[in-house]
Amino acid sequence: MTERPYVVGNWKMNGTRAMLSEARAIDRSSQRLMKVEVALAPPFTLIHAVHKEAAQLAIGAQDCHTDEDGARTGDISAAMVADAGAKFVILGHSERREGHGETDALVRKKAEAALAAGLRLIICCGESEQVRDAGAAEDFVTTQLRGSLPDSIEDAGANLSVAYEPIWAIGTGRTPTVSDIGAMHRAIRALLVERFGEDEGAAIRILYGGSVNPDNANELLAADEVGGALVGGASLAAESFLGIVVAAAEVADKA
Ligand SMILES: O=C[C@H](O)COP(=O)(O)O
Repeated sequence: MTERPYVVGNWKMNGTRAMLSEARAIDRSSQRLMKVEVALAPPFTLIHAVHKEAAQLAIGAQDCHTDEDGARTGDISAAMVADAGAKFVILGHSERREGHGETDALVRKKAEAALAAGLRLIICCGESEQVRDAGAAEDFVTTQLRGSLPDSIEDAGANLSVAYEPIWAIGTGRTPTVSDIGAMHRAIRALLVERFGEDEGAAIRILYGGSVNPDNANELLAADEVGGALVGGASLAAESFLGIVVAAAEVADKA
């Protein structure tokens, strides 16, 4: 891990105002760990409150609509989450691809809308267990990512991160081997360099996500081409999330 690691908490559909104390605790402690860029994606309902109460933390959304505004009952636009204080958006998470039928083309349109609203992107990709067992994981993930990325992104190194999240590792306590993570991240890096050029492609951080916790973070974050973590369950409590942030700082120190 050569660049400043990026550790992002994804609260998914968890969190009421009672959890603001966790966000404040993450904010306070992460200020002491400047080597790591720490960010949090609470549910839409908490974006503004977390933005106000955890002032140093980058706040993001977990999705956005392709349109800027209009008759879209229940949807939320990129401009709206930006107005609430979000600086980035997670797009193409497998839970949205599976649960809401999101295609690569839709993820790409959302990404274009988010960039137009001034948001940075975290674009997710990852294979199912069946795909991995069939030996087709790298092909699947690179095809999925190729279809989900906008053609061009201004300052892609700063405005884009990719999160590799094998679906079978999300919330299961199972993780790929360090060698498998490295192989997948190298394949993703090659795609990013091909799409965005040598310099920008090399600067884009590729996060690993799937059952990262304070005990395995040191090992997983040290895998080849891993630039940080997208953390679900372990981000819900400040103590465990900060354990991962500390591990990221240690790995960066050794790099
Ligand atoms: O967005 C986060 C990932 O889906 C990982 O979730 P997890 O850390 O609970 O496995």
